Amino acid sequence: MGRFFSSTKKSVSEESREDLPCMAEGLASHSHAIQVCEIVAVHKTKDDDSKETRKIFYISRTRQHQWRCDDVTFHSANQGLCEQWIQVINEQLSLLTNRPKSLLVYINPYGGKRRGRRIYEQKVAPLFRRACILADVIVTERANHARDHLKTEANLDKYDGVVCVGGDGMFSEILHGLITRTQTDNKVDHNQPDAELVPCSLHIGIIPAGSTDCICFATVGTNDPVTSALHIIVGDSQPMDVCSVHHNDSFLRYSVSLLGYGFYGDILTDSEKKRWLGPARYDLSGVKTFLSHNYYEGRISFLPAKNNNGDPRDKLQCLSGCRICQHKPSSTDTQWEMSEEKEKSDKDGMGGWSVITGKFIAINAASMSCACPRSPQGLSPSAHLADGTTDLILVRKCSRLNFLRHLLRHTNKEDQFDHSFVEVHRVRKFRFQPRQHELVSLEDLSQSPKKTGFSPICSAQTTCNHSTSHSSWTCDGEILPNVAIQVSVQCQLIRLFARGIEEQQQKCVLEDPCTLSAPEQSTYQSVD
Ligand SMILES: CCCCCCCCCCCCC/C=C/[C@@H](O)[C@H](COP(=O)(O)O)NC(=O)CCCCCCCCCCCCCCC
Ligand SMILES: Nc1ncnc2c1ncn2[C@@H]1O[C@H](COP(=O)(O)OP(=O)(O)O)[C@@H](O)[C@H]1O
Ligand SMILES: [Ca+2]
Repeated sequence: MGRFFSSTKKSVSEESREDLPCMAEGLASHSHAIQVCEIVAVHKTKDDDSKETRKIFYISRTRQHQWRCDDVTFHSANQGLCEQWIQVINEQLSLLTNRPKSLLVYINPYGGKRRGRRIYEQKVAPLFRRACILADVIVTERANHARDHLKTEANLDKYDGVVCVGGDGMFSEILHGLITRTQTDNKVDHNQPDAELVPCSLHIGIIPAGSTDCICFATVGTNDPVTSALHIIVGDSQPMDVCSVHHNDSFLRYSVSLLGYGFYGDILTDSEKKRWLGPARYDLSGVKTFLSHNYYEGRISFLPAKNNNGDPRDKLQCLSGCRICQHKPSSTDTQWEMSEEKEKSDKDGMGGWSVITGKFIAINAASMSCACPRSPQGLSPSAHLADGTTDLILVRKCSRLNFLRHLLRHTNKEDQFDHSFVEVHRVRKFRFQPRQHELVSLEDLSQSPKKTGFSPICSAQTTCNHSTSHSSWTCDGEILPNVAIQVSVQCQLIRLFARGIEEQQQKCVLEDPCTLSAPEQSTYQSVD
């Protein structure tokens, strides 16, 4: 994309102003070049002397992946030249066909600190208006309102994208609504675990207003409503994997972030009772679950990813334009792999599947890094957003102190997989089967797989039945009704209005000449 403006570094005085046919207001020593794709809009405005001027709104980068909408003002003695500039900019903007013109927005007014509505009205809607985007807004009135509306009612032909104002749970509603609608429209039965799902055509934008917001954080690099709104406005596109979760060949749910059994499942179950606490509920339930120090027995079977998918410990972070994610397997690849898998399974009965049985404190499947403010590198720092795999992290039974060491490593740059009791595998599919416990007698209780600190599962007078020795799965923050599950990663099933984490903050100050033909004689400087 061409850069629009070249610039002079010299500061221009009042006297010299008249010599310059077209320039910006408030001339400073800083000079900017703006990429056309990062211009938000051009608007007519009045300056202090009620003279008509033009403002160009554009994206500027601040710290830690945050974007802001800045503006510069054109002043010119030569109105014609000014108009020419504006016309060229608008022509260039009209060529950017990936930008959304019409959006369907769902707001969860109860997510996070209950600020969703205010965040949208004060920070996002004014930017959409500035970018001339039409938005139909629905403030949800109950859980699953957005999901059900998308599934059946919404006229999706009218829109270029769907925007979710809320947390990961609200995102999950939008995800389920859109995927289900797409499969229904295409007559795909998602109850079949091997069904080839049809990718959704509408992009999803996330305005973070929840408790964790890890899907936003891991795809944008920050939880900031203005930054997310700007990614939506410029029509960024980030493909993303979706795990489909089945129980006994019937569909349960989709997941894009964390599928967690044991530690995170228990935190989520406990935290649901404390919703009134807002985001702090996770910390309280986290401490409680940590002190309980439970472990669970079960069998994990998984189909490892291919070698070219890298390794969870290779420290190759998934960044904007990630090479690993660009290699999307075609459907012929997948068919070939399936026949190869079948052939192998005929030979050894396992088809390349590995099986691990044991006692686990946590079983986590991270389809993306799951980076969030609590853990800026995430549960699996090298997981990829769109490579068709999920990172399966198994934390075996260990001492409280060792588990704490492992947890603490999520908050710094140390390798959380570098423990004897932790293993991690990059997989395309996995299954979990909990150990079915027989009714156990009181003598067996000392050997019970579920030891408790805070809330004993078995009171001294009773026997322990198998249901108490199971945890639950949390699926992007929602609790699954079943424990035995089959999971399969669907490569790049959805697209977000995001671009992944940008490697470096791009510099705004560029000295090279403009590559786009601009009207002659123009000098431009930006307002700071
Ligand atoms: C000692 C400190 C240890 C900090 C360890 C932090 C690990 C955090 C990893 C978080 C992964 C999050 C994955 C995302 C999940 C979300 O989809 C999902 C839903 O989000 P929503 O509410 O926006 O709808 N959110 C969650 O599942 C929340 C998970 C929160 C986990 C908090 C863990 C706190 C652990 C505290 C341990 C304390 C030990 C204290 C010892 C005295
Ligand atoms: N109007 C509503 N009333 C009650 N619950 C809702 C409403 N809209 C959405 N929800 C549900 O609220 C839950 C949490 O939403 P989310 O936006 O993820 O917030 P948080 O991050 O705080 O969990 C989700 O399960 C979602 O289905
Ligand atoms: Ca992935």
